[in-house]
Amino acid sequence: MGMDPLISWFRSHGGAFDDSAMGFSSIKGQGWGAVALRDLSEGHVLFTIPRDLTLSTHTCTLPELFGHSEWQKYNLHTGWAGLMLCMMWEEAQGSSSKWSEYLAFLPTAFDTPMFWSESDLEELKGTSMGADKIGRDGAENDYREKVIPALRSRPDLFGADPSTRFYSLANYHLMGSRILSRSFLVEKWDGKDEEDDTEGPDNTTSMDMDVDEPPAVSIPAAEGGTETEEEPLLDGKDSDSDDENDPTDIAMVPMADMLNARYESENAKLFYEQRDLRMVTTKAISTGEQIWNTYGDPPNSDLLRRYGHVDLIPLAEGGLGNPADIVDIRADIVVNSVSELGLSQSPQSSAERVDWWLEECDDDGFVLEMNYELPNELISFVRLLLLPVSEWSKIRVKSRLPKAKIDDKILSVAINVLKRRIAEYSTTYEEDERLLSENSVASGLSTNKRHSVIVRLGEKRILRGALSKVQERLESATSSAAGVKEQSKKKENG
Ligand SMILES: C[S@@+](CC[C@H](N)C(=O)[O-])C[C@H]1O[C@@H](n2cnc3c(N)ncnc32)[C@H](O)[C@@H]1O
Repeated sequence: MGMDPLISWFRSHGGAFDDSAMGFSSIKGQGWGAVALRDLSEGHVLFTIPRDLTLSTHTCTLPELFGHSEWQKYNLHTGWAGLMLCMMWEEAQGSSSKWSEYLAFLPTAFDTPMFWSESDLEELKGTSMGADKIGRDGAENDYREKVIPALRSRPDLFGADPSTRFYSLANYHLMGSRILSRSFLVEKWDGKDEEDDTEGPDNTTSMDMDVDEPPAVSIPAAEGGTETEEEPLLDGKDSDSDDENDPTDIAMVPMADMLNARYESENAKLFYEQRDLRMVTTKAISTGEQIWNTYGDPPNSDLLRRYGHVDLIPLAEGGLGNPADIVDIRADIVVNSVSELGLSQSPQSSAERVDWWLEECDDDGFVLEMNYELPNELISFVRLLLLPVSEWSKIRVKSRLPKAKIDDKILSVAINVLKRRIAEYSTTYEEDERLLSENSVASGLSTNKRHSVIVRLGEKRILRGALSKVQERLESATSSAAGVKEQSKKKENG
């Protein structure tokens, strides 16, 4: 199916689309992508979407028909369940839905781990993507606890046997994945900058305005600034992320969701205006180049979880990977390392300190990045576990975390921690490298397996880099200490 029907539908509902500037191509491994049809300068408006063409719980008529107080009673105003129900309902309306042509264009299958077999999920063992992050159980709970009761309460709206077809659990998961990979956080217009709307297409005021505020960059999770996994949003628990992102601002934005993204490649962005949203180029783009939005440059584990793809670009240190990759280290690995090395004051004392740490900073894990540095929080946490009892009492009274100061003991603990973390994967770095190189053309790893190997390898690259940095540091510390000893011996002797 070409894109013409979508463009016609878009225009007939008030959207403006510059087909002299932008077209769509099917791009290998990426689905559809937007491409520049001629050289474009920065600030070019590619298309404009009226706000009422976005699909959200504000624009869909279901909440009104259902009754706003009932909507709240069934808890459809928290998390994503309300929007998911709206999307299922719109699809059930067939051609009488304003969005029927749009919905027909949305993907019906995903490469995200949400839909993987158990054996494919095994491949992710050790990575930052545990089952809790995939969020399948949270979605199913919501479906049972919010959606089914709401469906049953209104046979006039949803039919007598609603859990079949349009309102099935499978369709619910599908809508969740469409939101996860394609939605935007479209905040209400706050009344600022009224003239904006009347200015021409190359209007820099609106761009300036949006530089300070988050532009309507795709995907609520990417814009939240916090790890908004699907699960907490779906089950609507009042986590911090929910406070930041009003779930009713989450919207499907036709046309804007046709743009792909790649690490630091953004050359177009969605900007908010009073009555519509505009996709504007943020750089000059040459004929034939892809037009990229940004998804917030997340690590490959997050890209895979939300969108079903990974970024592989040339790295400064050689090879291919995602420079935004990270690796999580759970605090319990650190506690176990300290005790294995016989450095903890006592098991009871460690437990006490860990509880205090959690109260003080609520972090039960640490994040390593591509710079291979030990995070300050990790150093501070190790120091906390190593402190003599008298000092521990002092900092506890002061309610201040230990300073992130490195010494040999801390380096030894860090080495143990990194080795333990590396051992959590079922394959080695070298095995993964081999899998990718052998596989690249001939031996045919499945897409899911290949993606898993890329995620694992990215994390292991960081762990290896951090380990060799820490080992070097410890070696040079020990050799310079030995040097000092040697010198003072010489002095004594002579
Ligand atoms: C917002 S949609 C973009 C439009 C999409 N390509 C389509 O055909 O509908 C996001 C999806 O596009 C694909 N995608 C985006 N950027 C990609 C990239 N750099 N590499 C591979 N796939 C990508 C992923 O499947 C992702 O879930």
